[in-house]
Amino acid sequence: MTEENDTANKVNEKPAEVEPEKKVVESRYNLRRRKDDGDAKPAEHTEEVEQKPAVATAPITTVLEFGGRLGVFCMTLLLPATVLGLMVVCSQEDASLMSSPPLPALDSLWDLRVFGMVVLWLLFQALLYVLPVGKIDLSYIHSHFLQLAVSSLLCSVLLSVYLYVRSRWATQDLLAPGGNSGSVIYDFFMGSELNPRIKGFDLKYFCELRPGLIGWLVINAAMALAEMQLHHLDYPSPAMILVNCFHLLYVLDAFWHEEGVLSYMDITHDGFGFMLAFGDLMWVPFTFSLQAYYLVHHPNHLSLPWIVGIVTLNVIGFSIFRKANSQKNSFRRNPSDPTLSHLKTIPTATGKSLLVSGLWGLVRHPNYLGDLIMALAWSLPCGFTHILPYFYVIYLSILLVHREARDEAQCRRKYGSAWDDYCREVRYRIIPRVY
Ligand SMILES: NC(=O)C1=CN([C@@H]2O[C@H](COP(=O)(O)OP(=O)(O)OC[C@H]3O[C@@H](n4cnc5c(N)ncnc54)[C@H](OP(=O)(O)O)[C@@H]3O)[C@@H](O)[C@H]2O)C=CC1
Ligand SMILES: CC(C)CCC[C@@H](C)[C@H]1CC=C2C3=C(CC[C@@]21C)[C@@]1(C)CC[C@H](O)C(C)(C)[C@@H]1CC3
Repeated sequence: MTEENDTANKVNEKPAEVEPEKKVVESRYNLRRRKDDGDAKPAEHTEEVEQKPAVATAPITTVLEFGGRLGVFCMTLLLPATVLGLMVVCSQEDASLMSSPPLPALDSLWDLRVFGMVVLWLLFQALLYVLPVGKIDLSYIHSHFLQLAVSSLLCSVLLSVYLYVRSRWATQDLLAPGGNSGSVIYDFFMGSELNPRIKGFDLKYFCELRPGLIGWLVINAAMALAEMQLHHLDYPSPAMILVNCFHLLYVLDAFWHEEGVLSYMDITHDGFGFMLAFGDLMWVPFTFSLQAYYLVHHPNHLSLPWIVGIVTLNVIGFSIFRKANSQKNSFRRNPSDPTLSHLKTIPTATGKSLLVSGLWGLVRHPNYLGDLIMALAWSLPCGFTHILPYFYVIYLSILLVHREARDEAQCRRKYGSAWDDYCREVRYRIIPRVY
């Protein structure tokens, strides 16, 4: 028996409840699981140690390590100082450890917001730790796809009802231009309030980008996994990889240019009602991922020339989409942006101008054109056996033609004769020489 156990046994006068014996003791992880989950089995990783007698109180430490009290006191001060010191030296031009860089001012070391971010980061990690995130099996999504869609539908309906009810108390200045008709069903669908917020939390902006777009990517990944499981593949098929990569690029781009969304019609003009709540929470994740879902049960072999052709088409579509949106956003932010000085513009009575050369001189909605070309590239990997994978192209074509007409009416109201001049100069709406 060791010195510590001896002491412990003296403190705890009760006889030991467990007889010392050779026993397999579970790892720390397994002990924790066992506590949470009565029937958990012992882990494979085990070590054989002699079972010590159970005691009610911890043994008193008599042997001090790490240099004892003085050692740990110095380390408590020196360790943080070492980290900060290394960081300060590293930021200097002369990053020699022998250099003595100027000490940063005390107040430059502290910011309450930054502290808040660190606390949030820790809480977020704690949440991930508590939730069974590591144990989620993505194939669950494929096997519960319809149920997930129904639940999302329910959430979007509940959200729409909440939005409609709260809009009844909203003041006039908070309402969207087209969402106050007095008809319950029309206002419920279109949304009455323009940018409903709970404290500073913008519900529409949040829904437009986050749950739907991220959900779409998660579903796509789940479909790739389901395809591998179903067809006993080591990797997803080339068609599935293409669809996943194209969609990933589109969503990453949306997040990278997040601020651009603020100028889109949905945010600036449309109310937040059933159309967008349903569109964001159900339509986007469950219809935009249809190509990946389709490929799970309908494999399509792609030859190398087809892969090259489809990738090229997506690159062309993405370049047009991105360039057009970036040009317009930069121009609206700063009309005298030097990178756009080569482009021709038409002044309007509002003080704003319209771009009439470059992509915006090719058609009146070059961003829609790029979006449609990409949509085609996303469907082609699924082959030509069914129309279903082309649902997205069809949806987007209808939506963008309708959207173009709505935008045209708004711009004509805003810009009057200047808009007519623009239309005369740029004759085609979306597809050059066709439409
Ligand atoms: N994947 C999907 O399901 C969908 C994708 N989208 C994409 O969302 C993006 C945003 O679309 P949306 O909001 O409809 O439209 P736009 O981003 O094209 O914005 C239209 C506005 O741009 C301004 N504008 C129009 N012409 C010019 C010009 N020549 N020069 C300068 N400004 C001009 C006008 O506003 P102002 O003058 O007031 O600035 C007009 O109201 C698009 O890329 C679209 O493809 C849209 C819907 C669905
Ligand atoms: C349910 C109806 C039939 C229609 C619903 C329409 C909505 C699904 C779309 C309206 C505008 C959208 C946009 C995007 C997603 C689809 C909806 C919500 C968008 C966020 C996709 C990513 C792009 O990069 C974008 C330009 C940011 C898009 C903005 C418009």
